[in-house]
Amino acid sequence: MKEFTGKFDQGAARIAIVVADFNETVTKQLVEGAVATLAKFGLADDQVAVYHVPGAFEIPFAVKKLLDKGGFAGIMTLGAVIKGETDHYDLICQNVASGIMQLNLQGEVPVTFGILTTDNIEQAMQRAGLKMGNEGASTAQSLLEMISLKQQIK
Ligand SMILES: Nc1c(NC[C@H](O)[C@H](O)[C@H](O)CO)[nH]c(=O)[nH]c1=O
Ligand SMILES: CC(=O)[C@@H](O)COP(=O)(O)O
Repeated sequence: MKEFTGKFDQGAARIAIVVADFNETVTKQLVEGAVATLAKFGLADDQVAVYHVPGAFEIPFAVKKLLDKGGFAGIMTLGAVIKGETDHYDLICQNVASGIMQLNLQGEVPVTFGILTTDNIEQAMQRAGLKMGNEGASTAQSLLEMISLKQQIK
């Protein structure tokens, strides 16, 4: 992913991270990558708030509550949905992605999508800080870019 070079008037901007604890061995790595990226671009610890939900399916509800509450420059979502034997995986992936997109379009601040959807745990781990990078870090960077874009537009 290309390095973020945009201007980010982070000021006292506050970022919310909504993370699913299901597959926690993966998602905690995603959070670490996200927090490290936000710090790299100058956000202090007290500008980043992390909210935990049981699983990816609960993420849209938490995002909506945070949007209703207000006070955030952007919200990022992190999770790991790993395929099992049934079509439960498909239902979660489709509905969570759709729910987050709707919140993006109706909300006032950008919401980025950092939910891994993989065939197995190995693929997920590879994308949580191993050879395929860290989806949490890239999702955080995308959020900063979208906040910067919003500042440019308005
Ligand atoms: N199988 C995975 C789940 N399943 C749990 C759901 O997200 C939800 O918490 C439950 O259906 C209760 O509403 N969640 C993940 O994040 N990842 C999975 O692989
Ligand atoms: C993505 C899931 O919900 C998955 O872990 C469920 O596994 P299964 O389809 O074997 O019940």
